[in-house]
Amino acid sequence: MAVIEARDLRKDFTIRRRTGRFRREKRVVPAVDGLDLTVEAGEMLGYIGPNGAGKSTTLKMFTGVLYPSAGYVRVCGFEPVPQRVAMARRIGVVFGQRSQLWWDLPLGDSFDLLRHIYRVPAGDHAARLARCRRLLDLDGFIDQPVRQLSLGQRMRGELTAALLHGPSVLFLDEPTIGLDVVSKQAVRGFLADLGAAGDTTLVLTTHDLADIERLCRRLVVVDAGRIVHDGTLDDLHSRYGSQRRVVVDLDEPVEVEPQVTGAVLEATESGGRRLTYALSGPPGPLLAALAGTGRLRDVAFVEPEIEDVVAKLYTTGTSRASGRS
Ligand SMILES: Nc1ncnc2c1ncn2[C@@H]1O[C@H](COP(=O)(O)OP(=O)(O)OP(=O)(O)O)[C@@H](O)[C@H]1O
Repeated sequence: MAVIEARDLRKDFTIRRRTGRFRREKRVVPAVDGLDLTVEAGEMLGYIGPNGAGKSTTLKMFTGVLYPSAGYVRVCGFEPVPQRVAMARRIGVVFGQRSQLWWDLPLGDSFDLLRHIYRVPAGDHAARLARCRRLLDLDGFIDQPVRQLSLGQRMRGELTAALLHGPSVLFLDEPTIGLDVVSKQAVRGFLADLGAAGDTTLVLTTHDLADIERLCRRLVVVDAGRIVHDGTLDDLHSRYGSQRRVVVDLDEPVEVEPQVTGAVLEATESGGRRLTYALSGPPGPLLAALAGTGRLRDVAFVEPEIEDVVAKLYTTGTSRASGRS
């Protein structure tokens, strides 16, 4: 079942700029430029793209914060802005820059208030809170006022607050930005488990490539308000030609390096004792040829770096639309 459906969704921002004493220039920025997207229940979707690509604007339209300029959008069957109140029971939102916690109250009091606001049955609330306390390690700071919490502690509180009413979709805008390594791992591990359980759809924007690798089974890449890729991370690797490499150590150099179909010798180091091949097919034939030399000491596979793939995508695979005037 589709939990998010967008068809030809658009959001234009009009920017007015003073160009002279009495002159103003009007420019229309198509922040989201005809988005077609369907997200099925239980998906873990990474919505990524360079700065200004339109990610936050899209999430704001999905969560009822912004009215679209045109197009069709439904989230859990609701039209986000007009049906925002009803939709709020079905979605959870974690936007780094906007908190849903009460700044001066202890964290635990915010959770109580949210239970009343969403009218969550006491038993459900207690069970969900107990789970979050355990998995997000909240006990050390649950009695502290929110304003005294570190960013990592607050983010763990925000995640809990977003989940206490049992939403079917969780929207996260940069959930790990600014967090230290330990908090990042805690948040990622928690979201990975939540997604794997299968009853919450996750939609997240992130610039953190480790988030993408850990959390996004499907990647939608946007640029200048348009989708430029929709698929798995593996699809992205094959589309952008990123290849696995095999690094081979030999006891002694061979007279002629083995050459097989599907493997290209890229580098020879250490006087011929270390060979690096780029693979475009299965490694079996290459390994068999190397084993046949009788000098094979060690083999290591080097996976393509996601940094390289995403950098390539952002710089070459996109058509940057300029603002319409
Ligand atoms: N309130 C606004 N008024 C005018 N222009 C805006 C407004 N909000 C966003 N924009 C413009 O819309 C475009 C998309 O912005 P958006 O914040 O959605 O991008 P993003 O992909 O989330 O970027 P980032 O990765 O930097 O957060 C940008 O050109 C931005 O300047």
